[in-house]
Amino acid sequence: MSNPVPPRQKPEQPWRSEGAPEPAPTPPPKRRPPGGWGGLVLAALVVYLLANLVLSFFGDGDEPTISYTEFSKQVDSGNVSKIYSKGDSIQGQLKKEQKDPDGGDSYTKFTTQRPEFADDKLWSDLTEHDVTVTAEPVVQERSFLSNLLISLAPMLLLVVLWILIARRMASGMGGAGGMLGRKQPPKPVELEPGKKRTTFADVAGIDEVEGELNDVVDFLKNPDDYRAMGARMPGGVLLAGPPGTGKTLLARAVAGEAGVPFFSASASEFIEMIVGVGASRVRELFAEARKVAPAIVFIDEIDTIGRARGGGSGMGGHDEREQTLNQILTEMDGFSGSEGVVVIAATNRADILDPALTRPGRFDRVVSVSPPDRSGREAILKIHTRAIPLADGVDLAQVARTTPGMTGADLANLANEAALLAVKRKQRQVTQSDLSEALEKVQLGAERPLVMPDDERRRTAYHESGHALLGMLQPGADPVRKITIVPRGRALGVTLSTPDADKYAYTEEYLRGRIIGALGGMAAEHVVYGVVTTGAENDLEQVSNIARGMVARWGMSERVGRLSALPNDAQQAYGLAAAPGTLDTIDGEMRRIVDECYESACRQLRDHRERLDALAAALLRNETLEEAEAYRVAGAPRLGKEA
Ligand SMILES: Nc1ncnc2c1ncn2[C@@H]1O[C@H](COP(=O)(O)OP(=O)(O)OP(=O)(O)O)[C@@H](O)[C@H]1O
Ligand SMILES: [Zn+2]
Repeated sequence: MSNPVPPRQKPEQPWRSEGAPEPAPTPPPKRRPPGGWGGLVLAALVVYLLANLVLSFFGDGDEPTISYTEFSKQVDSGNVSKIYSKGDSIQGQLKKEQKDPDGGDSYTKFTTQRPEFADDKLWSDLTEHDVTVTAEPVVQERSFLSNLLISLAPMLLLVVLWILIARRMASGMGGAGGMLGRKQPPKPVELEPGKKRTTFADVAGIDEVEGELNDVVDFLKNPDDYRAMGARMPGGVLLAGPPGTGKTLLARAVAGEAGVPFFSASASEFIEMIVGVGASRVRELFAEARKVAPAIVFIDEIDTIGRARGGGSGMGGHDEREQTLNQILTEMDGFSGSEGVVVIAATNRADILDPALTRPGRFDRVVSVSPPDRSGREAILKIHTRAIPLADGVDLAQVARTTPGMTGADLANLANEAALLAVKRKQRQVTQSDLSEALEKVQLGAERPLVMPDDERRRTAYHESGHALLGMLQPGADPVRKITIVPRGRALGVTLSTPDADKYAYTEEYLRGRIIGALGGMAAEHVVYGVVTTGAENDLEQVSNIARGMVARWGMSERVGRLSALPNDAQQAYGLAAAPGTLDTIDGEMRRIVDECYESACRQLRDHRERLDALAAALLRNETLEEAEAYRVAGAPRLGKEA
């Protein structure tokens, strides 16, 4: 019946490939530890050193360090029950809990350090107050053997390193992969004839993104056509979006659609290894891909090596990251695309990426992948229940309605949990109540809240409806194309308006309309809730820019007059600034315009409150409204060019 999937496992190979032809049969590998004996010894050493490090940290738990003065006081007041000393450092336990003098939590366990010059009568104080004393000598005696080992360790390490380096040189650039991992080249996994490859049919809810990747598929299918035209593919595609939105799935589907091999690696795996390996791993990976091109190379978590320089500390050290990254960029610069290897990378953190990555010829196409909206969720649920027998009356649309904010991975997990529940209950089919119970379980077990609180969704719906409705009502404004309360990046919602045709000059009426539309989110919150939240920062930035332009550059204010009141860049370079009086006037005029617009925005929303309510309700229901639907719900005529 159902086919529950086991939990995701981390594969051991440094990268995986699928669908590539099997290479000529190689003799069965000799049994030896991965990476050879050198690697084994090295690994043992590393483990030993790490263990020591961990142990040395472990000792001093989290009891607060108190001053020796405080300690003496506690002894004198008879509040110390026992101590343990090693040389002059003392750990102890209090009878009664004490307030931390530094304002931390109260404590009963503590550590302190007795100054070497202390000439108090600690011993007699302790015995007088009945403190149990345990002590240990400072210098631990070690056996001869362990002393020897410890003093030899650095030497050993050097020898092992030397051997490894020598081997690496001997086997040429390709052979560097095997320090800790495998030594033989990656073995592409032959596609089992019975196993269906991932295609776009396995992906749902992100149709726009699929559309963007169609030409990549086309290129991979017919590289010769492109070559004949001398056309170049974009260097690489970067999929940016929150975890679990299907980035990996999508990359795999592109390979499946095109029928080409798929190589995947996680950038963090490149640099988790010992220094110096990342770059050669990359080289090998691309070499393999080129052998079977056209192919796709997928690099997950590219941000772990591609974060902007100087931003935070990554794994594996700075140089290692940079070298690995540079290698990837070199490989990408290296193909003219005609070699037929397309690189798809994924990240959850497009905001911290090194700009070098998105330069032309590299990941010059950034496609953002968002969590699905209601209908997308329903489609995803359909996909993930394909193999699950559903009882009559199971309503996936209803499940989709109750799961706003959940990603494809969350939904796949939900379907799987429901199937597991049904198996446990010895049912033959999954019922609606299995699904709701699974939902509860999935939400409780989640580290992050999967679902935005209702009141926040409602507020967002009103905010976006405010933008949209005012956008529809201003004569000459750009038509509203799409409204959504599916969070994207840092925005809780988005209202998109674009002109019917390119515009080169703007009227004052149009600009005021833009300001009114941008203030619409705030105004709606004001009208509906009486208070305004912080969600309007970007809106206000936009408003200020337009208002400043109107007043100071485009001569739309009587008081400032028809002159360009702010110095342009060239004038600024000569140290020219606006006169202080002028700045005040500009400021005053900007305020006047924005205040007028805000009043107008609130007035219009009050006048059309029922339209605002209708839009917000539709958004809460559907999460996304396309142009036609939005105008219909708002009952607003589509102004501007006849649609
Ligand atoms: N849009 C979708 N349609 C169908 N299934 C999806 C979708 N998104 C995610 N899934 C399911 O969730 C699983 C995990 O998604 P995937 O690993 O592709 O997400 P990701 O965006 O790459 O996440 P991460 O950033 O954590 O790597 C997929 O294998 C698939 O089963
Ligand atoms: Zn807004």
